[in-house]
Amino acid sequence: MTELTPVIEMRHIIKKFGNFAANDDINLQVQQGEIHALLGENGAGKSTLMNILTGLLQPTSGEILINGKQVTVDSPSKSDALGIGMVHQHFMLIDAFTVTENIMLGSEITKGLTLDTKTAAQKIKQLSEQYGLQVDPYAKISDISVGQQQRVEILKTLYRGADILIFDEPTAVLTPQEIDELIAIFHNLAKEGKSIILITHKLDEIRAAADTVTVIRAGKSIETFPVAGVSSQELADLMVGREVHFKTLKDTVEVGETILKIDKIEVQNARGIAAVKDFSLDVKAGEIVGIAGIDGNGQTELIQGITGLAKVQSGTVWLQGKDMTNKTPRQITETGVGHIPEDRLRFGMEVEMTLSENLALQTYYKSPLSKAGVLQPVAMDELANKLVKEFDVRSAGIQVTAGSMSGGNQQKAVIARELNRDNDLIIAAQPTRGLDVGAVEYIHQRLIAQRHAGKAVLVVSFELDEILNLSDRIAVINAGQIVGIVNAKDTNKQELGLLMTGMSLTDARAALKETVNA
Ligand SMILES: Nc1ncnc2c1ncn2[C@@H]1O[C@H](COP(=O)(O)OP(=O)(O)OP(=O)(O)O)[C@@H](O)[C@H]1O
Repeated sequence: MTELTPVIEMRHIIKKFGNFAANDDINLQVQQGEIHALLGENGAGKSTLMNILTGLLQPTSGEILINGKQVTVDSPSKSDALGIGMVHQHFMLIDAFTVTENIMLGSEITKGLTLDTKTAAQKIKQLSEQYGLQVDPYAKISDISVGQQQRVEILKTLYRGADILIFDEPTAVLTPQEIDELIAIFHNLAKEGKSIILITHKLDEIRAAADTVTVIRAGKSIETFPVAGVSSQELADLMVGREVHFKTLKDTVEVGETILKIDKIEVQNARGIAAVKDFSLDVKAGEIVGIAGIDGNGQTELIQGITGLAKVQSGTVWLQGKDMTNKTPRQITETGVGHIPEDRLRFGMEVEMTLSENLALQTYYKSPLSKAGVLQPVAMDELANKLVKEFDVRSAGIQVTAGSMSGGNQQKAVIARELNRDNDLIIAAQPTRGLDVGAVEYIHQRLIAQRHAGKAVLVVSFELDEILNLSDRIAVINAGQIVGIVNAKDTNKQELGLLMTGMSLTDARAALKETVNA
């Protein structure tokens, strides 16, 4: 049998930052038409490897071959020219522009001096038909769904002639229905000869989408094997190197007094439009309330309103019976609120500061971290070392800048800081986004331990498995309003998926009954 030449071959890739090897002899081979998953714990070195492939980083040593030919990928434009396209987790689209205008940005077709939008739109239409990426070329980005925006990102890479598409956690913001559609798109792309590298911590998705998986552990490629016949449990255990439990057991807890009471609040978004309307919800001691919803339905503004980061226009936020509406974030924190923000880079940490400093951000002005107004570095490092150990935050040391840490480890650091304080209410927005299964298991255990300790927990997540696993009650939000509140044990992913689109509970249950009967 003749060996096929891989589309991409990365050989013995080593990438050092100082003495630390983020990639420590990684080998990766991707064939044409293959969907190849990269699986590894937080900090294993996946992003570093992809940054090397897309020209953002240069390897310390090692070789890259494209279709058997050795290449130097010394800039992102070189990577583009080699047919490598990246579909980022955070879309890079301009809301006020149309689909076509966004796709054309940076690779404009001109007729004389004017932009030839018509030719571009035709090409986009042809590409979307070929690959099953339905989207209206003339629609404005602000008018299309998150799933469609992602298709625009995919079309952007295809428009530039990409043959190799890299996806970084592509399903993080999608509904269950959109995830199925995306997997179908992967298969279409592969059938048409494109190769896909898929970075994800979602093992079910690897099993549904990928042909092959390469497991990376501590900067080394451990094994590459076909996905067929492998269980999620086997994948998890292999990646983490121990047995992982997906479902965290919850004891029955007597629910106590109301800790957070949100009473008919309205919060506006940055454009001055009411993003949260007439929203009321209680969270009691000893319970976890989950908020499920599609990205952009008011979750961000809701949490910002509660935590003092955005103005509440009307209504009241009560904490432990005290009116805390429009108090400062510090005043709210001091009432016993821990906040794990969804945007860790904007609200969770200071990327220029060290890990140790970041872990002290909420308490640096108090003893033992400060004495008579003077910071105590030894005490700060002691706290940092304790939290790093307890929450398994991996980095090159507590004195590295937070910005140099892997995404998952940044998240673990924020969680460690917020759970370490003795709070009565924990507000956790997308708490496990970007975390590997082992870390998710641990964070879920910690949040459930808060509930068992009689604390109130409010979780906002796009991950329905997470919402179902953690919550006692689930409030579904659509267009800034609650569509329904259900007990977690009486619902499932499909039902939540329908409610998230704005369907009433009665209609969703009727629709699902019909599907079963059909
Ligand atoms: N510029 C840098 N300076 C120092 N260390 C770095 C730098 N970039 C990455 N690292 C380190 O390299 C290691 C690998 O990080 P990388 O982001 O590649 O991991 P990952 O597998 O993508 O993790 P995650 O799943 O959390 O995104 C981490 O320990 C990180 O702290």
